[in-house]
Amino acid sequence: MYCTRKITDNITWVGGSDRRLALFENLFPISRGVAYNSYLIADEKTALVDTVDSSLSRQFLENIYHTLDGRSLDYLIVNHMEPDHCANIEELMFRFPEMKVIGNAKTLNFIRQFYDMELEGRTITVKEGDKLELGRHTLNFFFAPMVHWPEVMVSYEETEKILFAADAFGSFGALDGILFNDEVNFDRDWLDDARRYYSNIVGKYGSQVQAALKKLSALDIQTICPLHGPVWRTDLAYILDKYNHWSTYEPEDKSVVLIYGSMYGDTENAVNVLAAQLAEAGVKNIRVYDASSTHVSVLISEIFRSSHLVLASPTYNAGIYPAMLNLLHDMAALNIQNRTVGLIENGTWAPSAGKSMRTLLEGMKNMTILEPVATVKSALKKDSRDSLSQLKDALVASLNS
Ligand SMILES: Cc1cc2nc3c(=O)[nH]c(=O)nc-3n(C[C@H](O)[C@H](O)[C@H](O)COP(=O)(O)O)c2cc1C
Repeated sequence: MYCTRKITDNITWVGGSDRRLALFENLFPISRGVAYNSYLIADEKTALVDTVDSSLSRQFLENIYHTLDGRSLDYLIVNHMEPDHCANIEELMFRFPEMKVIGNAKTLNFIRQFYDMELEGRTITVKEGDKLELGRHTLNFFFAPMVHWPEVMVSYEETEKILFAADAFGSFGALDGILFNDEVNFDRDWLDDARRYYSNIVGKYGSQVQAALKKLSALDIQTICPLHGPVWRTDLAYILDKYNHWSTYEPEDKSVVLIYGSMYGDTENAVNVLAAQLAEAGVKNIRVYDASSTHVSVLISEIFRSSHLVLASPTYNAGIYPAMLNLLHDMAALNIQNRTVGLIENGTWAPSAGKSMRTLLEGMKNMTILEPVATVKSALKKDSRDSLSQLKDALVASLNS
């Protein structure tokens, strides 16, 4: 049975939610599931904006047939050619033989790479700024390269002032009946998933996101329809402000996130002692994570949020403990910059993890490493506890500056 929601009189959400998938991209845990959004515009012409993942094909087709109410589908707009949004293109081409697929040159090339469909006479290639008239509604196409993939474009409907935003402004999380941001407490219940989605999936491409935001700032946008998560129809300034922070790698919060690796518990102990010292010094916003038991995507998201980090690692075969090394590689890959970092190293015979972590952090842009780097020799003793105390002072001074 169909399960749709109206965006406006003539525009309907025809997507769905998947709560069975454990790992998005076979990588990111999604305990709250994920939604795949697709939007159908029914005007003199009918147009579908993107499709959904193969896991939702049955629901999706029922939604489309119900919404079309006996009409045919004239256009399929492919804003993003990633398989979680385009799994149903071929099916729709079979079912609606008159339907034209609309994309840019790169999109159509990707369709040929992924699928063996006969596209001859079935496509319309659009360029930056092209329009598609549907009757009362008109779509304007703007390219947003690398706002995840190189072919990505967004479509702006000028009559109802709706931006179909592809993967931008998306979030992990199934839509539990809700569709709009004003039907949830986004800040409390969705922001962490939206940040984790952005930081891990689009995070590397901050400058491209900035370019797209600049381009779109000229438009009067009243509603944002992303391909995952809630539709934004109120308080757009809130999510635009988050995107501005994330894409410029500016922290949202003045806070300290402490992340450690530890085998026998002594590096963990040092981090707990430092966290307690910080709390005693009046620092309010402290979070501690074990890099071995916390998914790296959560750590990345927390690093995007927070101004100050403490990274603590045992020395491991003259290098960095693997879970921490993985995090540092991910931080570099996702272009993390502009953070203040305290370091704690541990080692039983030749501690060197601090030096190795410093080298990796210095390869990132605008990272400030606080002094001293605290060295623990196996377990915390008076001298290493004193150096932790000095590191606490440096963190407090930096937080208050
Ligand atoms: C596989 C392995 C490799 C290690 N390599 C080094 C090393 O190269 N240099 C060193 O000083 N300690 C090394 N250690 C010792 C640990 O860094 C040290 O015992 C540390 O105190 C462990 O901290 P933890 O209690 O937080 O696990 C190694 C330990 C293991 C298990």
